Formats: sequence, structure tokens, C-alpha cells
Amino acid sequence: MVNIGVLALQGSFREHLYMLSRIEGVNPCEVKTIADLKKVSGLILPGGESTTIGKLLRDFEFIEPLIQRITTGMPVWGTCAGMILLAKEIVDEEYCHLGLMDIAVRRNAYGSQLDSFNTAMIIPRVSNEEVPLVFIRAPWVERAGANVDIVATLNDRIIAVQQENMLATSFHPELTQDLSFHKYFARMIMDKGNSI
Ligand SMILES: NC(=O)CC[C@H](N)C(=O)O
Repeated sequence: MVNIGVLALQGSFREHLYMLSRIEGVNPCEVKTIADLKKVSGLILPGGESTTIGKLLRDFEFIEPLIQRITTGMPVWGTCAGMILLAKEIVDEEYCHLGLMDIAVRRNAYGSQLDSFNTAMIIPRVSNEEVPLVFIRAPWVERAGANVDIVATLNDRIIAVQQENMLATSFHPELTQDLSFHKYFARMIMDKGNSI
């Protein structure tokens, strides 16, 4: 069994836990404390409100332990607000949160809540079939460093990236029935032989 954590401070963590519970060999774990973080082999940073999650991470002194785990190889996947948390740069904002991925992201890039939308596309890295994509006040990646793999683009905008053990998506696979991204992330962890 591999313990995969979901940061459970704010946002769509229950939906991610449910998706993980549908994958054989995966034990989904809520991560609310630094002690919880120690028990997992990979971590999902869910969608929600990046400013709120970032503030909670600071208040609970979670930033340093997270940076330590991720920079020493723990696979991490940020969805939507989670992507913003991972970015080294947030366009038009002075500060970033974890500042680990070599990307500049634009928050609410597609507009307001009313401009949220669904689409689908084939993303060869995760599946040979179309993957449904749900965008809710989503960011896009405005710049990506040379060391960042572009996993998917939509209308010339980058919406999914990977930099070694870090994966980030603008959209919310946890709000669909499709397990492709969760399985891909579980493989990233299992391939490292990271199960506890
Ligand atoms: N669905 C989401 O996670 C939205 C992200 C949100 N707009 C933010 O900036 O944090």
C-alpha cells in the first residue's frame, strides 16, 4: 500500500481523497498536521483559494516542512490553487507561497466564477483517451522554465506542467469521474519505490 496525502486545510480535498480511494494499492490520507505529512509518500495540494491555503500554511508553520519534503523528492501535485501554491512567481503579485516550480502563473486567468467552463482533450502523458477538464477561476501558466515539461496546452495557454517530482494542473480532475490524473500521480510515487 502507498500512503498518498491530500492537504486538508481548505478546498476540494474530500473529492481528491475519494478519487484516491478508488485506486487499488493506494491508502488516501488527510494531511492536516506536520505529523500527518511524515506518514505520506506523495501529496496533493487541492484547489480552493490559494491566499487562504497559503495563509493557513504559514500560520501552521507548514511551509518549511513542505519545502523540505518536496525538495528531497516527495512527489507533489497541485491542482488549480495548488498550482499557484507551487509556483515561483504569481503574475502581478509580490509574493509567492512555496516557490518551488519554475513557472509564473496568472491567477483567475480565465475570468470570474461565471467564466468557469468544462472541456475535454487527449493528454498523451496520462491517457490515450479524452480526459474531461473542469476549470473554476483557473490559473494558467504564463511562463515555464526550460526544465519544466509542458504536459498540456489549451488555446496556446499552458494548463499542465511537470518538473521532476512536481506536477501541476490548472484544472480539477477530482471534480470528474476520470481517474487518469490520479493514477498518473500514483504511478509517479510508486515508480520511485516510495511506498511506506
Ligand atoms: N478552483 C481554484 O482552485 C481557484 C483558484 C483561485 N482562483 C485562487 O486564486 O486561488
